[in-house]
Order: sequence, then C-alpha cells, then structure tokens
Amino acid sequence: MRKGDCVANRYVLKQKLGEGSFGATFAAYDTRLDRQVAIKFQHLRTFESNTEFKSSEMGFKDEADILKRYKGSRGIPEYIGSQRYNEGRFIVMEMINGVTVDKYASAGNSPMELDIAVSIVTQVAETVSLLHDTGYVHRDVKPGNAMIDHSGNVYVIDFGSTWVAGHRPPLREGTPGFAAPEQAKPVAINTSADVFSMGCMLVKFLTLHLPYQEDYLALARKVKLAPPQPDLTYVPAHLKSVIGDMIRWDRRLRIQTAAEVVERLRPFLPAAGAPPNPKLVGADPTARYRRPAAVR
Ligand SMILES: Nc1ncnc2c1ncn2[C@@H]1O[C@H](COP(=O)(O)OP(=O)(O)OP(=O)(O)O)[C@@H](O)[C@H]1O
Repeated sequence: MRKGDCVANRYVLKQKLGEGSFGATFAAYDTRLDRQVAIKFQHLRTFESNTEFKSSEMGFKDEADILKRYKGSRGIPEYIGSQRYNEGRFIVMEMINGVTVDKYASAGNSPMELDIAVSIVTQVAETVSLLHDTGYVHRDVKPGNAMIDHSGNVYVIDFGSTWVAGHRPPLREGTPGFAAPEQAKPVAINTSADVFSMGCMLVKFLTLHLPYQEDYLALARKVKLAPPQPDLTYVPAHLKSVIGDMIRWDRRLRIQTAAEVVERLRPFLPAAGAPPNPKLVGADPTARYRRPAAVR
C-alpha cells in the first residue's frame, strides 16, 4: 500500500498514520462519502503459518464487529466499513484529527497537571464503560491506544484485543507496563483488567513512571517477586487512594469497572464553569468537564 493508491475503487491513500504488529493505518480520502477516513490494513502474509494469518484476520474481523456495534458512541471512531483485501482485510473508520495520548503526554516532558491527567483518564473510562456495560474487556488500554483531537475529545482506538469479560482469551495480550498481572496468566479476564491499565495511565501521567517495570510480569513468572510499590509521594492523598484501588495486584480488591472509575475520579475533575488550566498547552481534555453539564 502506498500514498496515491486507490483501494476498492473508493479510498485514495494519503500518509501512513501508524504501524503495529498486525497492520498499518493510513489516512485516506473516501471518494464516495467525500470525507477523510482512517484505514487499517492487515499486514500482508509473510512467514506466518496459515493458522496464524487466519487468526490475525479473525482479529480484524472482531475489531470491525466491535466498531460496528458501538457506532455512534462517543469516544469510539465511527465505523464506516470493512472488507477482504489482498488475502487479508481492512477496516475503514472515522479519521481522528489529533495525536495519540502517548504523544500528547510526552510533549511536556514533565508530570501532567492533575486536572488534565484526570480528565483524560475519565474520558477513557467513560468510553471503556460502554464496553464493560455490554460484557466486553478492551485488554489493551494504554496512552498509545487513545487519541486526543484538537478540541480535547479523547477516543479509544485499537479494539483488536477486545474480548468477552469473564472468559479465557486465546492469547495473553496487553502491553507490558499497562497490562494487569493476571493478563500474563492463562486465566479468564474481567473488566478489572482495564481498570488496572487506566490506573497505570494515571501513574504514568502524574509521575512519569509506570507502576511496574515492563519486564516485571515475565520475570514474576519465573521467580517469586513482591508486588511493586509505585512512588506516589507527590500525588494528593485522596487521589492516591483511588489510584491504589485501581492498581491493586489482587484483582478481587480492585475497583471492578470503568463506570466505578468515573465515579471515583469525579471529585478530581474541574468544576463546570472553571477557567482553563493556565499551564495547558495544546488540546484541552478538561474542556468537556468545564462546560455546563447540559452541553457536555
Ligand atoms: N481512527 C483513527 N484516526 C486517526 N489515526 C488513527 C486512527 N486509528 C489509528 N490511528 C493511528 O494509527 C496508529 C495505529 O493504529 P492501531 O493502534 O489501531 O494499530 P495496530 O496495528 O493495532 O497497532 P499496535 O499493534 O501497535 O497496537 C495509531 O497509533 C494512531 O496513530
């Protein structure tokens, strides 16, 4: 796939937006709908077995089904279409004009302001709660799988790992550093795994460090290790207690759902009518909460 290619007699490819283990995402112009879209292509088959390639295609199909199911929901790119192409598949969705939250967070090179960090994670939790309320777990919530547009609206992307809550997934997935400890084991995963990942996002935004080192889970499979203790010294006590309840190593003691996360974080959001944070540069994720409730 290259810039200028016209795919399926309809989508003219523009620049590549990103590339991951399973596919590459391009900006494109949809000549039928006369709008910009994002297209995620499954990688062409190289050395993987037929079974592996088919399973990656199923992942694409599942992701398209999730996008279709939540079409019209706030915080999820709108589903436009999906079809087979070159042995594999592609998914067409709304183009989010913005950057990944990962990029947004690293622009400042210093810990994020509390109201900004809490607003981002609350927006993510509001969207993830749509999945949880209907029995799904995202399984790969992280700053790289969230995007912020120029108006400060936060979107969750990459539903390729989404799985039915309470069921054992076929593969261990998630990103080391953000994945819940149980995601490294062959066990059923429930909604509290996403809560753990959202807690890791908050810790990262507020301290610049992850609650545990990326190689910790792999190491913990071989030797017995005590659960890591993130340093939250500079986080205000009340928020520290919410974060502590999000990243509990024992999932039975953790906050269980994204909706509960929204409730627990609500006291730390800026009030309706509050002025913007003067230290803010760029898109403002607090804007939604500073507007009167009726127009959010
Ligand atoms: N709807 C969209 N609008 C704009 N950019 C997007 C959109 N979806 C994805 N992107 C961009 O493309 C990149 C890759 O997307 P995505 O994470 O879905 O792919 P992936 O192949 O599953 O990646 P990975 O394997 O790293 O998780 C994102 O980081 C983002 O920069």
